[in-house]
Amino acid sequence: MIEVTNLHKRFGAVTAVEDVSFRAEDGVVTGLLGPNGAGKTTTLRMLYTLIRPDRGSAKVDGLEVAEQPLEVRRSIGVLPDARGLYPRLTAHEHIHYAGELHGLSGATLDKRIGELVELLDMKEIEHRRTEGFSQGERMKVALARALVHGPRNVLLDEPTNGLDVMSTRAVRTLIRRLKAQGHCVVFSSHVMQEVAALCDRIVVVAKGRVVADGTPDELRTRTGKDSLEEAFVTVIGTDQGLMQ
Ligand SMILES: Nc1ncnc2c1ncn2[C@@H]1O[C@H](COP(=O)(O)OP(=O)(O)OP(=O)(O)O)[C@@H](O)[C@H]1O
Repeated sequence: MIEVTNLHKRFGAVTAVEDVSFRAEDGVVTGLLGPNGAGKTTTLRMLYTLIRPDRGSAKVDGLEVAEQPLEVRRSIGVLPDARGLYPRLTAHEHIHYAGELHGLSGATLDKRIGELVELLDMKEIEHRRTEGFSQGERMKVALARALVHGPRNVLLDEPTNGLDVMSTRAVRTLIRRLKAQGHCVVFSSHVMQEVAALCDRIVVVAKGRVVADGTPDELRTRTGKDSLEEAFVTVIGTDQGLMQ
């Protein structure tokens, strides 16, 4: 479970995240939706311990990220905004390496890699070096790497960005499966259709602030709009940057 309370982050004169609070429960897909520059990546980066909040609290399974970063890292799987693969390593080697960093080895690790290769339909690319991989192939490797240790909490930064229809479907299926298994899944997106298709709970952010938070039904009721799309536009005040 993830709990964010009054989180703040500034970069010089830019306030990237201002007073952001939300909860992401286990077995629930929580979407961070907002236009470019809203503060989604910065919020996720604080959650996965890459940068420290200036103020406020972010807890993963009750552990404060700024105080117990190592423990937090064990219980999260992260798909960062920069997918960063090593061109000389194969897809298999990437997942294997990530597994070893999380203390997995031998038959347990081999079995886990086999499951992920199956799940993400990576058989054909498993033993190829990642140099020259397409966006979708890179995404699959990065996702498998994020999930190798079976983390309870999964943080995905724009997981379907740049993917074709088939790869998007594969990622959506994976997210639904993680939810069914009881994981806490948080993903960010600037595409409202993406969030509408997958999320049980939606946290809408704009200019570093949470402007709405609730289930799709709650958002519709609160704004008096029938469609989720109109509800989003109403809370953000514009549809700029939210359509694909
Ligand atoms: N390291 C940094 N240095 C300076 N400014 C930053 C830094 N990281 C983020 N920002 C600024 O903070 C604001 C929020 O950025 P962030 O990347 O969190 O937004 P986002 O919602 O993830 O946007 P996008 O959908 O474009 O990825 C932006 O104005 C951005 O320019």
